[in-house]
Amino acid sequence: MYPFKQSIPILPTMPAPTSNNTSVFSQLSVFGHQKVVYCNDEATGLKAIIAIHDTTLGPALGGTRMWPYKSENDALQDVLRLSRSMTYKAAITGLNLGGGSTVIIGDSRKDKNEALLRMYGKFIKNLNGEYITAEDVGTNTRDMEYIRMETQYVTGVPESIGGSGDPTPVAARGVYMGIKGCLKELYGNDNLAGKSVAVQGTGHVGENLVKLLREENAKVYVSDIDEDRLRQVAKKYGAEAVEHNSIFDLDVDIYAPCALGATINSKTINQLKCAIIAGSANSQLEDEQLHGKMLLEKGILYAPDYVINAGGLINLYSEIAGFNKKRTMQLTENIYDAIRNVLKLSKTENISTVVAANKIAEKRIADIKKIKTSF
Ligand SMILES: NC(=O)c1ccc[n+]([C@@H]2O[C@H](COP(=O)([O-])OP(=O)(O)OC[C@H]3O[C@@H](n4cnc5c(N)ncnc54)[C@H](O)[C@@H]3O)[C@@H](O)[C@H]2O)c1
Repeated sequence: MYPFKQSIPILPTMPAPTSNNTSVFSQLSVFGHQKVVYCNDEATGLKAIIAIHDTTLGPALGGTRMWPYKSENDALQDVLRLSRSMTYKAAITGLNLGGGSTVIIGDSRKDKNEALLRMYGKFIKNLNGEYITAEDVGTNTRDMEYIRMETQYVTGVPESIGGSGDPTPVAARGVYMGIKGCLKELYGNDNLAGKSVAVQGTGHVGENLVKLLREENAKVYVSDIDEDRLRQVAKKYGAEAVEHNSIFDLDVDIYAPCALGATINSKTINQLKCAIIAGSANSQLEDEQLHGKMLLEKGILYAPDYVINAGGLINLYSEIAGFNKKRTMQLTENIYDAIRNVLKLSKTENISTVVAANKIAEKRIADIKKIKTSF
């Protein structure tokens, strides 16, 4: 379930702001973060950092990650990077949300409890709606319920108490639409029949994606380190299971990373034979600038992760905006056009799709800033 299993390593979505030795203020200046709140409570043991990157478009929304960071600076760098990527994801998806995130320093298996989460909820409450939280690595819907006991500024609570419920079918639908957008740009039609897709990771999003792909008669290969799950999904949808290390060597049209981050790096780019990379995983490129450029040069069309996997965020936004399921799915289907716009800009300006996506997101923020200065 999103967020994902503790065992999955956390890897950067965007370049880390800076190195270990610089001051907090200078780290905030690198990507123009607005605010960082250090939450410290001796009684509950809470040590958290809330980062608000940009609220031009709306309140900052982003998950709460609980992780045993090696140092406070590692925690700060992670939260700065995560919050910035939320700004970009919301901006390019057309949502009226800013970007923010929290990291709680600690081991969620040992250190997480009701009192700590409710204390954290009080800190969020004090921000008066400037920041809204949700699940991320190390937190779940039950934790959001505890936070909800102290503040209304939390999303991703269970459907039974008015939340938007499981985001994974929505996330998978977004990825599916993004894949179709890529096909349309590359081949002039978005037909999946007869196309081959290698789906890495048959977890919650991966399985839903396999289902959609198979319904359209794509040839699907699947890999997972969890062999039981792999066999189960392969059998259920008529996909072909492959050994997880061989996924990069397959001669397929599309590689869909739906497991962990940083699977696209200098080594795997040399192995990949696909025409398109389009999947749900966060932080797919080990180095955004370098590997974005390498993919451009190799002629592999890369759907930037934060654009194609925005279905999860759309689901959360729907909870705040009060949209029904139909409207949520309609918004998610817009990922088709969002991806196409990115690919078009990349082609026209001969820039990587990552740089193109960043430009579109930044333009929306700059445009909306203009209207905020009037009246
Ligand atoms: N769930 C959402 O709504 C959502 C939204 C946006 C982005 N994402 C991203 O999509 C990805 C998948 O999310 P999920 O909710 O399906 O997670 P999940 O934990 O349910 O599934 C991940 C799967 O990947 C497998 N895996 C791990 N390492 C692997 C490897 N080396 N090779 C093959 N398989 C491997 C795991 O065994 C697991 O089955 C994550 O990167 C997540 O950040 C999820």
